[in-house]
Parts: sequence; structure tokens; C-alpha cells
Amino acid sequence: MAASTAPSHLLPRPTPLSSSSSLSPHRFLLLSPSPSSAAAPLRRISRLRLVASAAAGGGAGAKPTVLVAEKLGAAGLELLREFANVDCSYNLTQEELCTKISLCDALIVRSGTKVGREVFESSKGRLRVVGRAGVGIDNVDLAAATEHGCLVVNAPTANTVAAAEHGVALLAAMARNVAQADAALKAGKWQRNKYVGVSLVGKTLAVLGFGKVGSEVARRAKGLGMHVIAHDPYAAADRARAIGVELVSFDEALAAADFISLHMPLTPSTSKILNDEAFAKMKKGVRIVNVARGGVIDEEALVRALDSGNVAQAALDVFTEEPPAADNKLVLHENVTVTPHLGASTVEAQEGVAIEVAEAVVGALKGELAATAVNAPMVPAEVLSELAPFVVLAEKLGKLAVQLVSGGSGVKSVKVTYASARAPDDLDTRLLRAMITKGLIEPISSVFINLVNADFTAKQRGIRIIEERVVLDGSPENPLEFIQVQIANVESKFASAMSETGEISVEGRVKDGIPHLTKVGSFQVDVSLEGSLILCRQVDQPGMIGTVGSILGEQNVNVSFMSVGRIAPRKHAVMAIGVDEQPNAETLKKIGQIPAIEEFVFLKL
Ligand SMILES: NC(=O)C1=CN([C@@H]2O[C@H](COP(=O)(O)OP(=O)(O)OC[C@H]3O[C@@H](n4cnc5c(N)ncnc54)[C@H](O)[C@@H]3O)[C@@H](O)[C@H]2O)C=CC1
Ligand SMILES: O=C(O)C(=O)COP(=O)(O)O
Repeated sequence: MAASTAPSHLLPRPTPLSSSSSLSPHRFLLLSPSPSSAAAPLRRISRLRLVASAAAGGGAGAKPTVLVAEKLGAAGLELLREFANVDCSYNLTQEELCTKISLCDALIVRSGTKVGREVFESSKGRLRVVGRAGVGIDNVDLAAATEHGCLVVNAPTANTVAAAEHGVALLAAMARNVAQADAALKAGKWQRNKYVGVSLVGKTLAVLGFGKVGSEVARRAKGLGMHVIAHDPYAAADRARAIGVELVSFDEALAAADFISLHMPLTPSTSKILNDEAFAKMKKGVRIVNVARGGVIDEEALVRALDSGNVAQAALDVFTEEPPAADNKLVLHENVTVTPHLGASTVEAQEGVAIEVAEAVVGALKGELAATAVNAPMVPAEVLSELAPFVVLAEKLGKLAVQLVSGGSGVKSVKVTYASARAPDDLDTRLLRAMITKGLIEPISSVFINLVNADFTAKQRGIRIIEERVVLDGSPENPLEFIQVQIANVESKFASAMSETGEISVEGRVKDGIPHLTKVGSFQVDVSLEGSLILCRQVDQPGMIGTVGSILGEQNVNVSFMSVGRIAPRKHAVMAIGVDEQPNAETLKKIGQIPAIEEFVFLKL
């Protein structure tokens, strides 16, 4: 099936098995099960599909359209062009971007384009992927992307070394007044005394943010003979130890540093982390390098600290507002060295970033895994392939359960039970939860649910999904024995679907790779979840299967599977009948008129 015609769904990220917690901006990847239509039998499912339909808005067979809004390396463009129509339109105004975006399936930006809520709203659901050709995603409204089911991917590794090298370049250039001396000499001034610098060797460098760039800066600074300490609340001490760096508290870092280098993302908790209070805790004459984000420094406070001499020098690659205003006091300050956000701007890094982001965007449009996803969970490929049939089962159980609710709405509390012989830590249920949510919500709304927006949408609709694990004895070879979906506090249009404890209850298993419905209410059944399903409760008596089968046969409705579950012989039984075609109203009426049939329901899978 062409990627452009594949239906797609996304799946959620690993969280504890407790609730439908909202997605947080962390690495992820999206998936959707292979098409579940008759054209793509479940038996053939070999892997899950990622996010988005490449054809969104483009019609069957149409190539997706990728808008590249900032300059991208040639190798990345080439990769994109093999798969998509590529529109390179640089320097768009917000208005132009919003106009164009409704015709695009993917958007690629660097740090210079603000991808705010209005962009997602203007896309009218067509935009499936935003690719950030770099690390920082502070210019992308992740909450809005998630709400609109749009995957955000970045290129987190290809510019690490470039950013670290730029940090070290600024550190050395600042310490030796390279930029100032260069400008003076070009202006005809030979000022050897004015530009006496300070040495790096033996000085203490505090790296704030010990991630990819921070640790590469630390490694290089060690090579320059500096004593390196780092502050990062989330970094592992052994990783720091391995390169001879001591992790310290924020205040300890500020107090001990001769040089401070910033390498954390801009988030609400790092915004203006270097402010008046922080500058007051630093050694007098400290020197600061920022190749992270302008917003992590309170720029006005830095001007004050520079003017007072508390901070001797700063070297800045990034600014709160980019480009900064012509009269920006930091840019004009004689003790500040500036570059125009060049950290990632090496030939090598830009080629690498372009390839990294193009691969992620194309992969996401094809429905493959996005290892660099930012607003959905990342699930290892081997976990995905193992879970594939269970993911299909999860969606179908959600779909069945919600169709059994009378009135079709009012679902507020859903309990999902996963029965498995595996240790709880060894079963990632995020995908399953997302697909159950998809199954529950899509039949009763017009919202498209994917891995990105499943938890958000459930929460928004007031649906609480409680997950529970039943740990079974036996071989943990299969990830799951069964999944049970129960909807509480609702009535059912098929009373037999109610469990003894009063919830609508459906249970399923995977048999030979095929999802099966194995229990409805308290009745055991066994019907493969393909096509559609008729559930009947009848008096258990001979000839029922034949009677119903011949009514369906009269309308040429093919029965794929039949199973009868009964509580006791000659009492009540529930018959589950899988059908390839949808019976018409007349046929369903005839089934309902069979005297022994007490109730029945037709369910679409
Ligand atoms: N100037 C430029 O052109 C470039 C800038 N960057 C920026 O550099 C920064 C770091 O990038 P990477 O190292 O690739 O990211 P990363 O995600 O590998 O590392 C960031 C680190 O900051 C830490 N962190 C988060 N909150 C913190 C806090 N309150 N205090 C201390 N540490 C905290 C995280 O735990 C993480 O270890 C990002 O802001 C990125 O946008 C990255 C590449 C190029
Ligand atoms: O990767 C990052 O976070 C950067 O800051 C690089 O930004 P750029 O892609 O050069 O606009």
C-alpha cells in the first residue's frame, strides 16, 4: 500500500500504569497499526505504522508536500525530494506561513521560525509533522502541536560538536579579547596593553546543563587544562565522573566558577535562570558564555552585572530576541563578544542536521518510527514489532466497548486490565493505551486520534483511563495474555455485555497473530476481530447458528467466524458472529425477530 494512502495512527509514550497522564515534551515515536481493512489482513501485519498519513489532504497517490521554511543542507533536500514535493520558501512572514501551511503535510524549520498555535490552527489538520533542523524546540508550540495531533521531530545529535566547538571558540576568544582586538586593529589601532587577556589553564569552568553539548564542552575544556564542574539536576553522576567532571549544586557552581558556560534548554524553569540574584552569587570578575538560548539569561541583569564589573566579560551566541535590536546593550557592550546564533553553523553540522531531520520527517510521513520525536513517546522497534497485534486488539476492544454504550457518549471512566506473565516493568503499555483511546473516541467524535494526542484528547473529553496489571504465572514469552476493557457507570444497548460488577466489559487475546474477542460481559466467546460483528443473546437451543447463518446468507453476507458462549446448557448463550459485509437493516430486523433471540447488536470493527 502506498504510504500516501495508508491510514495512520500514533501511539503514546511510556508512563506508569496509572492514568491517562498528559504527554510531556520528551523523545518519542509514533505508530499506527497497519491498515485493519479487509485489504490488509491482520495476518500480514509485520510492524506498526507511525504517525501520519502521507496523503493527508493530498488524495490517494499524491505526494506529500513539505514546506522548508529555513535554509537546509542539500543532502537533506535531496532526501526530501525523493519522497515529497518540496517547497523551499524562506523568510516567510507569520501570515504567509499560516496561509501556506494549509497546503503542507510537513514543515521544516530552524531556530528562526516561530511555529506557534496559529500555525497549527491554520493548517486545518493537514500538517502532520514539524521537523526542527536542530536541537532547541523552544520556537515550536509543543502543546499546540500535540493538541492538533502533529508530531514534532528534531535533529538532536548532528550539531552537538559544532555547538560545543563554538562554545569553546567563544570561551577562548573572550578570554583573549580576540574580537575586540581584531576590530581595533582593523580600525588602525595597535593596542597591545589594552587587550591583555586571562588564562584558561587552571581556572574553574562551571558547565550549566550537562547534556550533549555541555559534556562535549567539558571534555574540551579539560583538554585546555581547566578544572570543570557541572550543574545539571538530571545528569548521571557516573557519566560526569567518566570525563572527570564533578556534579555540584547550582549555587556551588555559581560560587566556584571563573567561567560559566550555559548549555540547558530554554524552558519555563530555565528562563532567566541567570538573573540579578544568580549574578550576586558569582565570583567577582566571572566570565560567561552562552551558546544555549538567550532567554536563559535575564539580559538586563547581565548588563547591570557587566556595568558593575561583577561579570567581567560575556560571550553570547544567542539572544532573547533574534536578531537583537540595533541598540541592544549587550551587543554593543565593549566587554561582550557576540555572534549571530552560529553555534550549529558549520558545513558539517548543517549537512548532518539536514539529513537527520529529513530522514525523521520522511519516516514520519511514511508512518515509520520517529526516533527523534519530541512530543510523543519513543518505543524501541523490537517492542513495537512484538506489540503490533496487541495494538490492533487494543483499538478494536476500545471500539467495541464504546459501541456497546447506549447513547454513544457519556464515557468517563474506563478500566483497562493487561494480563501478562511479564514483570510489570517489562511491558510498555503506552501504545496500547493510545490505541484503546483511539478506539473509544473515534467512533463517537470527529477527532483524529494518534499517538501524539491520545492522552491529551482523553483528558480533554473527561475520560479517565485507569490501567491495571494482572501478573500471571507461566511463560513470559508473549507480552500479553489478554486485554480487558471495561466502561463503568454507563448502560449498555446489549445487556449481556455487562459484567457481574456492572461495567460494560470486553476481553480479547491474540491467537496466531490475530486479535480475537474472547469474552463479552460474563460470556466466553471466540471470534476473530476482522470485518464486523453481530452479538446475539439467545435461549441456548439447537439450530440457532443455522437460522442466523441462513438469514445472513440470503443477503449474501459472508460469515467469517461464529462462536457461542453459554453459562449453562439450554439456558442463555451469547453468539458472536463475524461478518465481512454490513447486513442491511432488513436482515438485522429478521435476526431480531427470531423468537429465541433475546437481544442483539451489530458492531463495526
Ligand atoms: N547556539 C546554537 O546554535 C546551538 C544551541 N543549542 C542549544 O544548546 C542547548 C543544549 O543542547 P543539547 O546539549 O543538545 O541538549 P541536551 O538535551 O542534550 O542537554 C540539555 C541538558 O540541560 C539539562 N537541564 C535541563 N534543565 C536544567 C537546569 N535547570 N539546570 C541545569 N541543567 C538543566 C538537561 O538535563 C540536559 O542534560 C539547547 O538549548 C540547544 O537549543 C544546541 C545546538 C546549537
Ligand atoms: O540546534 C539548536 O538548538 C540551535 O540553536 C541551532 O539553531 P539553528 O538551526 O542554527 O537556527
